[in-house]
Amino acid sequence: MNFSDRLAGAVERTGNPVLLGIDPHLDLLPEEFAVARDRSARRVDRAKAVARFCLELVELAKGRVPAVKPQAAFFEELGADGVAAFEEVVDAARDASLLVVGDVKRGDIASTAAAYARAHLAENGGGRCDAITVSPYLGADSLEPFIEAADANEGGLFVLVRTSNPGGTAWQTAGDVPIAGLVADQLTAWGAERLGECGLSNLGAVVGATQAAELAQWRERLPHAWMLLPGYGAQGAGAADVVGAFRSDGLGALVASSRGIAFAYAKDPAGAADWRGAADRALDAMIADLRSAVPHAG
Ligand SMILES: O=C(O)c1cc(=O)[nH]c(=O)n1[C@@H]1O[C@H](COP(=O)(O)O)[C@@H](O)[C@H]1O
Repeated sequence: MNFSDRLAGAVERTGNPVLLGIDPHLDLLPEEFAVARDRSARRVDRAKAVARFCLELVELAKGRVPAVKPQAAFFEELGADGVAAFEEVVDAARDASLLVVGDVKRGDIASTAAAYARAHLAENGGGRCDAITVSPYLGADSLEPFIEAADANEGGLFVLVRTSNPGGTAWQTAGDVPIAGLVADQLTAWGAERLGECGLSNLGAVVGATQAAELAQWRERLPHAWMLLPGYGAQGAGAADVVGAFRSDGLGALVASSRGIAFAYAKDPAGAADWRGAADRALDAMIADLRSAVPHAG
């Protein structure tokens, strides 16, 4: 089944568009995982603690949200043991029937991109995800191997179009023919040939939830794309900011939050003693917040 229809099914089943980010920032991990940030500890023990924390987030997400987004960098900083932990978390999430968007932000010349694509999208790749994030900076030919791998494996891509960080504006929207628009139009052309039954394609776009004023325009310019919207919570965006990205049937966008859920304990008065409870309450609050602000499927 087309990745876009698998995602639509997951959003309809759970009745919300939350993409839970799994970003195990070592410095923010609750005390019971402190070994993970102890640079004198064995890397394998640090990575095991990271995996334990992330598996708890998978449990938290299971059956409640359509998808999770593990961020590879926080695993890779622990070397081979960290990469093994990433794979363990991806497999656990897929076993829990969560769709997995591997936040790996790959992008390279085509011959190299093909190997990155096999690693993350092909059957028996090391760290196989349902979809991954990719950077389009090297041009259309650098994305083609990822598209081929996604098509061949019922997978998807989320291509960076308009990022959430403040510095993105200067490069992505500059000039007479801004790069963000070029990438969006290319995605629309490719996506038109890859529509699922939901009318969306397996080629999605990353657009920051922090770009609230632009979201309705991107929705129009990317009619077939699932939009992955990071920036909710820790980067300051709220439910009202993301309304423009949704179709009227509640499909078409996923709202991502990482630190705002996983590390809610730091801001919750009861959190010091109970980080899981704090994350659980933050996730409930995000789901309720979005259900009241945006049209919802399911
Ligand atoms: O591709 C992404 O997920 C991404 C794109 C973007 O424009 N901005 C952005 O913040 N992200 C990722 O989304 C996550 C945001 O994390 P929080 O700010 O903690 O919710 C991080 O993993 C970022 O790498």
